[in-house]
Amino acid sequence: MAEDALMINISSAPEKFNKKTNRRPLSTAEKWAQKKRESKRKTVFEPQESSASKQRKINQTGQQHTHKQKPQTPRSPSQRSNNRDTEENADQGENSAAKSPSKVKTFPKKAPEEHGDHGRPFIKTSSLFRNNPEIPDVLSPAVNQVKEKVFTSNMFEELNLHPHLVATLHKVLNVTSMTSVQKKTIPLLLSGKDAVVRSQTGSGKTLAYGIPVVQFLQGMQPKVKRSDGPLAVVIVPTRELALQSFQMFQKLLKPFTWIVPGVLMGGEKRKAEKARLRKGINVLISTPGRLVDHIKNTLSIAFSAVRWLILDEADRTLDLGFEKDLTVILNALNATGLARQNVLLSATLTEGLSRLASISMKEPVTIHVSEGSEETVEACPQAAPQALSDSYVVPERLQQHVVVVPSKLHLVCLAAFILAKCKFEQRQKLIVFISSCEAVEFLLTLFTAILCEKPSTTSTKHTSASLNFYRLHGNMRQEERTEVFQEFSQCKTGILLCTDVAARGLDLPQVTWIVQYNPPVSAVEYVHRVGRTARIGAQGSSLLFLTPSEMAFVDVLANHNISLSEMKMEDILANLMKDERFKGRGKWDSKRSAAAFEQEVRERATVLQTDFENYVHANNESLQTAKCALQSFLRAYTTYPSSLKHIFHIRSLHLGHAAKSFGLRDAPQGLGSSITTNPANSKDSKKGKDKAKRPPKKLTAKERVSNLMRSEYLSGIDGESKSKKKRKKKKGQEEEEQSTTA
Ligand SMILES: Nc1ncnc2c1ncn2[C@@H]1O[C@H](COP(=O)(O)OP(=O)(O)OP(=O)(O)O)[C@@H](O)[C@H]1O
Repeated sequence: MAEDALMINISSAPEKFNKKTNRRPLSTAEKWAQKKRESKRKTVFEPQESSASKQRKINQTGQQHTHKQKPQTPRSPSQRSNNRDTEENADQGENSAAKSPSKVKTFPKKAPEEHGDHGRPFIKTSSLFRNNPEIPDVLSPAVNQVKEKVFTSNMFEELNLHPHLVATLHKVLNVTSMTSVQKKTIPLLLSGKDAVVRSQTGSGKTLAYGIPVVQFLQGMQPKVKRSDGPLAVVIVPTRELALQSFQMFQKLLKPFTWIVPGVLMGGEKRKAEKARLRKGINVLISTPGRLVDHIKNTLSIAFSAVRWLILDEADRTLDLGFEKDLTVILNALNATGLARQNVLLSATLTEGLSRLASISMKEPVTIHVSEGSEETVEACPQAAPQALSDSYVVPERLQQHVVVVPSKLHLVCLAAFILAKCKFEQRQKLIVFISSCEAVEFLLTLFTAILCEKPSTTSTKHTSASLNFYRLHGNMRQEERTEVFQEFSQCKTGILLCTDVAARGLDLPQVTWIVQYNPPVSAVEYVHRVGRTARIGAQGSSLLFLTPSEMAFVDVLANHNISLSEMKMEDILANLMKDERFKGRGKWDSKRSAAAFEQEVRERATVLQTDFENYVHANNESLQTAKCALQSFLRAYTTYPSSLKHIFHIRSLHLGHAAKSFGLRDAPQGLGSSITTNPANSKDSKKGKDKAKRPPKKLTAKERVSNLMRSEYLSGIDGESKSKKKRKKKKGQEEEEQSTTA
């Protein structure tokens, strides 16, 4: 059972060396291991084993059996604790080929030394490299990569804007020439037309609507007054994006002090917002949920003067999660009957959504930057012709990668990648997308404890000499969310662990890498996530983690003209060779063979995983946190849309392996009856077989919607649970009563 277990003696007693031989005496454990090797050699081992066959063996078991079993000194008692819980349950009986070969001898269940000659226990970590599914090569289909030119040579001066507005663009926003989307959109909006605008992420869509709105409002006669209330309403899907758009309007409106911008967003105090609404806000930026809340509960909100409605990230705002809210907002705006300009913008507007949007717009003009003069299509003869509306444009200077990693190795692989970029390279800024708030919290705590040398949690930044971790998700208090958003915007290097709450629209400067640790729910969300880097013509890179069973997602992306190049898991793990904290049992010598190098990498990965597991199992609280994170990950996994269920189905997940990626040694029992797992992987195989025969339960439309809502809730996007909403509504009404009586 523990043939490939790494045995670590937790003693930290100094070793005495034999001066004559220049060797230290063998411990009992080593003698025992040596004896075992000798007997193995005598009985079953082939003396002239080729290096290729050795290599195969490494590949099969993840451990080189000829390697010396040398007890290791732990780094700290808390990290290498007294723990002998070994193989994960799920491994048992799973890969009989790896277990049964007669050549592979197993350690006796309880070696005499297991409690050590000094009564010291050993830690055994089950192999990370055994019983994993095979990793086939990624074959990313050839695609016609659609490109959009970001900049034009045209200046803002050409647009006949107010000179103070042009000066503000130059001096405050530091922009001189127009981007393609601005060149196409601004004149059209200034002419009074409605528009549906699609252009790649980070191409300047915010100014494309911000400039015409400000130009229009500053020229209004009679002059705009605060008491006019909202003249422009901007709806965005997340609070941080609301804040970002608000800040942009604050800058643009600097010379026009009589026009007041304001932001309403969930998490802020309603009372303060009501007071601001009473005073008067002319450019109102809001998340849909909070605006609906005010429409229903704030008497002083009036839309009689609204002349502009902007839906930024319109496809997100129009999709199921916010549809109801949007209907309430449109009804409130339409009730006034005033002529209004409507603008929808996103990097991923599809024709379907444009049609839906056109219901509430009058003869909108569609602007697709990739269509027309600015478009360049890289010809690829093998690629199938693609309808342009199906293809998404990603920034030209974005290098997109995919790495295929079995579940068990996810955690160490992410850790190795973070160390490689942020510890051993300079000025790297990473965003890591994770599928649930609980998993973000869990990884933050774990990485701060194990990867950072001197953890400190005094501020929003969880820091060490070289690693600065931040986190952003929907279960955080709003003040903290805002603080993190501002801090991460300004930092030069750091790692933001976040949910999809940061996927849309956020303009965080100098982000160098986007890591999708959990795959996105769609190609659309993929485009928005990677769009947090390589903005406005800059360079950037992205890395998508997939398990072997999820590899078909590469084809889904290819169907939208997105092509990825493969990064090898082994290459990422090899970065652990730079970190001596995780070195293996033997003395590493760089002159040794490639196989020995690989062996050392695997040992280091195992040491790192052991540290993670020891941390998780050190006390009940951390154990519960890990279980809760695993559960939330599984729940999020059930929310992939039906079109992707053939790739991301909860039944194809190996629960034991997934548990390992949360530092859990075993798959926890009773994770929730609603979460079904791969019956073949289930310990209770009979039950599993029965379940396997049953077709997956077909969800009703209502259930699918509720799943989707739950996924938003998990990721912290402006969705709120029903009960939470009810509680908030009640509180809002109470506040309203208080403020009206005051
Ligand atoms: N003409 C310009 N010249 C230089 N920089 C610009 C110009 N227009 C906008 N920018 C800057 O480019 C960055 C990205 O702009 P913005 O956030 O509006 O992109 P976007 O297209 O809305 O992206 P996303 O689709 O991700 O929301 C911002 O920092 C903005 O200040």
